Amino acid sequence: MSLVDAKVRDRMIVALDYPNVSAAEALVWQLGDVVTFYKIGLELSIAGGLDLAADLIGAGKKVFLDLKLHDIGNTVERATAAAAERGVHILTVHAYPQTMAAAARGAKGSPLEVLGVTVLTSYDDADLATAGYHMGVTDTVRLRAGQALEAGIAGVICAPTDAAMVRAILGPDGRVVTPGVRPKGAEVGDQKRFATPAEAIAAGADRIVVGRPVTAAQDPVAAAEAILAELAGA
Ligand SMILES: O=C(O)c1cc(=O)[nH]c(=O)n1[C@@H]1O[C@H](COP(=O)(O)O)[C@@H](O)[C@H]1O
Repeated sequence: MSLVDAKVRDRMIVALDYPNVSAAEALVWQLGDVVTFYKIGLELSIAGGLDLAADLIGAGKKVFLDLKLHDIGNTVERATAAAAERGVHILTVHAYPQTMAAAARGAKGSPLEVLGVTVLTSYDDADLATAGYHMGVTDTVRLRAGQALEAGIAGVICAPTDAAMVRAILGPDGRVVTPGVRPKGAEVGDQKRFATPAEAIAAGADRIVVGRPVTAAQDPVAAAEAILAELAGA
C-alpha cells in the first residue's frame, strides 16, 4: 500500500455496484486498507447491501448509502432517521426542496451527511428537455445547490464540471461530492458530464465517487492506488 495520507484516502469513495453481497465483499477484501470509504447503491441495497453496510461500519469503513430518496416528507424524514441510526456517513436524496427539508429534519442531531442529487451526471441539456424541464443543466444545478443550502442539508452531489459553481454557492463548509469521474483514457460508459479525479478536486470537490474505473479494472488495487496518487497531487 502506498503512503497516501488518510485524509486523501477518505476523498475517494468506491461504488460497490454489484448484484450480490459476495461480489462486493470480494472487492472490499481485495482492496484491504487501500480504500476507506464505500458506496452502497440501489442494486446492492436490494441484494442485501444494508447488512453489508453494517458490517463495513463495524470494520471501521465509512459508508455512503446511495438511495436517492424522493417521496412525501414524512416518509423521507423517517427513512433518513433510520439511515442515521445505522451509522452511515452519507445518504442521498433528490434535490427537491420538500425532500431535502424532510431529510434535514430526519438527520437532525446526528453526524449523517445528507447530500442532494442535483442533476444526474448521465443527463445533458437535451435529456432534461426530454424530461420536461425548461432549464438546462447549469441553471438547474445552480438552483438546486441554492435550495440545498436553504434546506440545511450538508451539501450536494454534482458533476465535476459543475463543482466550481456549486462550491461558490455552498461556501467552504458545504459538501461537494462528484461522481462522473474518469481517469485519463478510461471508458466513459453512460456518463455525459465527467472529468478526471484531479480536475474534480481542483474544481472544489471534497470527495469523488468512482465505480467502474476500479471495479472493472483488471487490477482494482492498482487502479485505486493510481487514483489516490492523482488525488494526492491535486
Ligand atoms: O449519487 C450518485 O452517486 C451518482 C449521481 C450521479 O449523478 N451520477 C452517478 O454516476 N452516481 C453514482 O456514481 C457511481 C458512478 O459509477 P461509475 O460510472 O461506474 O464510476 C454509480 O454508482 C452511480 O449510481
